[in-house]
Amino acid sequence: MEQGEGNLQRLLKWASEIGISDSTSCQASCLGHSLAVSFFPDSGGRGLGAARDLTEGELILKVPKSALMTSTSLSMKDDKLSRALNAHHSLSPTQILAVCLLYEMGKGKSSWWHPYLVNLPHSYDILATFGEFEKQALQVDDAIWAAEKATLKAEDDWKEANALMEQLKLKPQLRTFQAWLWASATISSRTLHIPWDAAGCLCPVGDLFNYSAPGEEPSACESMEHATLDLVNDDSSGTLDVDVSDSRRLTDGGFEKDIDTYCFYAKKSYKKGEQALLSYGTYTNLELLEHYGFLLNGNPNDKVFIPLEPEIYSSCSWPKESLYIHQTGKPSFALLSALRLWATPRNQRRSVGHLVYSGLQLSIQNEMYVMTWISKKCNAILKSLPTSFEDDRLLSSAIDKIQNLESPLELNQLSSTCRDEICAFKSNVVQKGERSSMQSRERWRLAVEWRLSYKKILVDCISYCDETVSYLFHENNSVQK
Ligand SMILES: C[S@@+](CC[C@H](N)C(=O)[O-])C[C@H]1O[C@@H](n2cnc3c(N)ncnc32)[C@H](O)[C@@H]1O
Repeated sequence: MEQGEGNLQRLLKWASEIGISDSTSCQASCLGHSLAVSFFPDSGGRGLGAARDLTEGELILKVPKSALMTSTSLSMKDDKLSRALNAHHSLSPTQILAVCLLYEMGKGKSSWWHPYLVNLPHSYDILATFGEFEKQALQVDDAIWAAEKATLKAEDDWKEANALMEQLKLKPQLRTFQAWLWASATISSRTLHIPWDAAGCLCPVGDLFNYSAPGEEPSACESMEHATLDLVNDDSSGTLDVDVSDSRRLTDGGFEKDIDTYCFYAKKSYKKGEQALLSYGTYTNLELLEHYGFLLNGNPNDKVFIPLEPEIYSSCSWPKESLYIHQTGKPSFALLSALRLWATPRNQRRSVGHLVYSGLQLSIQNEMYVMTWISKKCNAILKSLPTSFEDDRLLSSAIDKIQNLESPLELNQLSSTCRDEICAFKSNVVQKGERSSMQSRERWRLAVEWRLSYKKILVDCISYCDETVSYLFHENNSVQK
């Protein structure tokens, strides 16, 4: 802990020496005027808190271009790296940055970036790092598939980059798949968008901001078109992209070409001590897990896609991605419209198209049919999964209590499937050391929390649809009386 604090102090001292500043009034660059590194156990752990009351829209951190770590800034200072990179043009910008990062790590204390590098997390929990047990614990095919794809992609990227790593004579431990996962997770979860490199940049101090979902807090600027920060994930790397096309004040941050500086603005007003957060982008919980290795309880951007009959897709012109259930449990506008149209006899669909696309109910019967259909569908999905919503709720609180793997747990309330899962976890980690078993437990906990949030959306959707059906039923009866 003390060593960690010493490292952090060295990082902050180094950062102010290289021009990173959270003050507009200090002549020289300084840190501690607006922000202070703190620990926020419930929202991201280490993060940046307000060192004083901050006002929405205020500039709170500036990081000059010279302090941003990119493959260009690294190779500029290193001829060997620069020559090697020139021979490997087929690698993607993200692969190149991963190799550069590992190469820089290999320099140890002699690296100019050492104060920054020693403060990077030692391990990550992004989907690509999930083992077979944790992947299966996600239970939902789409999520298991996303995790498998993420690992396969990381493996392919690593194999392709091997020749460059060999050419650079990276130490064997930096050439392993584990080291590659670490480097790619660092890039996926910490880079910020810059216009000149699709891999993004690593931004000392700026990468200590934890995440809050866009739209979580009301902002004076939110009603302005494009005025809130719109961080878009432009590829699978999780790099953050800022829509800077609008000249009005952004409330979060972005690279400002005129001053060659990455600037961060308070996205809302903060009281001293409160955590200052950044909106990395609009992500579902599965995407957060994939790119950042965490998920949000009650993420307003979470959604569930339910499998639909091919005819539903073909009878409407909504894109597939718009047909989902909101985090609140309500079907999306497009999903409702598509189902209302599909539930209409074919020969009448053309005549009701304009009503459907305006989001109007077609008739009480049509609406009741659609709501009942969704409710049944959600029920069928829930039933097809190995554990119930209630099981997962109990399991998710039990996981934290499995401190000592040998100690008997009070498992009475858990279903036999959950008890089996706990046993499988124990035998899965029994071969591993203490550290690996803690990592496995954390990833397992994330998988269980993810499936719990998925099931909660379905459970809420069933309640919403059933309540709507019962309301419509009474309405229909009173119309008929
Ligand atoms: C850019 S870093 C933020 C700083 C990070 N907490 C640290 O200690 O270096 C992003 C990572 O922080 C964590 N994180 C950020 N926001 C979070 C949140 N709201 N809840 C949980 N973890 C969060 C995740 O591990 C994520 O990958």
